[in-house]
Amino acid sequence: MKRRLLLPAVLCALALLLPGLLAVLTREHTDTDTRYITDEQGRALFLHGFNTSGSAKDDPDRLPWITEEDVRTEYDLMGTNFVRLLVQWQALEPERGTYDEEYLDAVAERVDWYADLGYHVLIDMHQDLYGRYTSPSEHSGNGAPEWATHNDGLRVESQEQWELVYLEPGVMRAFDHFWNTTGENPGLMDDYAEAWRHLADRFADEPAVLGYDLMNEPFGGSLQGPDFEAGPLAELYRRSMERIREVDQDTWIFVEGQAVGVNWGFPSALPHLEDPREGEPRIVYAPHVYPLPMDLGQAYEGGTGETVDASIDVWSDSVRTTAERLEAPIVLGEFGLDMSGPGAERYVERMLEETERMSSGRAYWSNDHDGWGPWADEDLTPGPLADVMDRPYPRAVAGQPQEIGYDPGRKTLQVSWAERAGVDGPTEVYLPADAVPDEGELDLRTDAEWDADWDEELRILSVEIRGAEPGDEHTLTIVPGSG
Ligand SMILES: CN(C)c1ccc(C(=O)NC[C@H]2N[C@H](CO)[C@@H](O)[C@@H]2O)cc1
Repeated sequence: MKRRLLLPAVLCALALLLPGLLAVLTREHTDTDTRYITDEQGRALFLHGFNTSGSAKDDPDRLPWITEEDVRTEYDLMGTNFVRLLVQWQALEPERGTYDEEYLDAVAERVDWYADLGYHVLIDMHQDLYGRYTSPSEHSGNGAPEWATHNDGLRVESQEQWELVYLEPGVMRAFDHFWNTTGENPGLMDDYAEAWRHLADRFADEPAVLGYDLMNEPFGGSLQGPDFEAGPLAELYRRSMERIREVDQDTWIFVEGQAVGVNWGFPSALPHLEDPREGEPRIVYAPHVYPLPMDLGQAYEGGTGETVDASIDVWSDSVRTTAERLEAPIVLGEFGLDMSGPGAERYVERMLEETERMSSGRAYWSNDHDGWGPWADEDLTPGPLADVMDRPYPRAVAGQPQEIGYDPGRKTLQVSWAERAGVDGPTEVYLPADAVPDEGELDLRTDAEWDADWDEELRILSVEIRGAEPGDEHTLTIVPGSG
């Protein structure tokens, strides 16, 4: 699917955001800035998985296509440990104040399918184009229920490029009412925050639910950039967090900047947010990345590949600057492309390398049968993406990670960490079948005692260190065996 954006809008975005961009490029990012999502044992988690699924947007039940068996197939093929699970406000709260418990039961059932295989689940309150009710005629919107949609009868015409529907008068107006830019519907943001409280109350005691992604790819309507992100968007996040923390003190809260410009690499103006929970904050910065050159139809190859690389470097700097401001770990919520294009596999590998360099989790967009996903057909025959995503990675590190590096040429993974007081459990690494070391050939540089265990079924290597002192460093190097 070739994707082109309205060039004037792009040039306008460039002009508006360039000063901030240049400021970003001069910053240094040190390892001490790196923060991590931790589990109940204090281990640093590395999340690797998919958005599941784009098909949920138009499904009559607003649910993803997968079955319990399909989750097992995904695990067996790629060893993922993370899912960004799409849910919709319109399905959760079809009438104002009336919540569909059967829908939440269906979401909970899917959470269980992932929980049974040790996945971490991020519940994504998904929207694109505000919702499907901004115009009487069908278009590609999903998200907000009809009762929360006010477009004042303005037109919404379908466009050859779906993104341009965001600029249609009826869609712009619906967003302007939601963000209270019009001043005529001041309660919608509170309704949204209340819906989050209801959902969080349902999943507060579900250990597999790691996080809540408060809004997918926010769009400010008439408000753009800092006026939007530091204004009503930050306010929506504050109100949603406040209500979530009334019922759920522990689930991590994932926040995104606006999609326009930030998905391409421009710095987000999201301000620091306070987490009302007792103890350490649990806020995650969850950007998306869709490099502008590729959005404009360029392929990741040759000279345009170098342009995309430069664009990714800028994106990475911008993301780390925003994460430092938020004092938050990073999880890349979306990255992806049409796998039929030239250089597609190499682009995905580039983004996997980048997230490892950033110590960031990642969720590929998406787990669908649309040429972007890992499947060659409806029978789940693996496509080229499946092999790229089946990659060694540390699922959990029992200390402060120092460096994560994977050499695809030698299929060798190196994980180094420092012992940290209060952290229990083993360091766990997922290994594809062709990356498993020979028996007894594990290279672990440490001064402490240690044991290793190999789970053949789940292909998880667990390394338990004993008797180390805080600050002691360990380096695990896993070289594939000859078998
Ligand atoms: C003009 N606006 C507001 C806009 C333009 C383009 C995207 C986009 O491509 N997003 C990338 C992918 N993310 C969604 C799901 O979250 C997918 O449908 C897009 O391909 C988003 C917003």
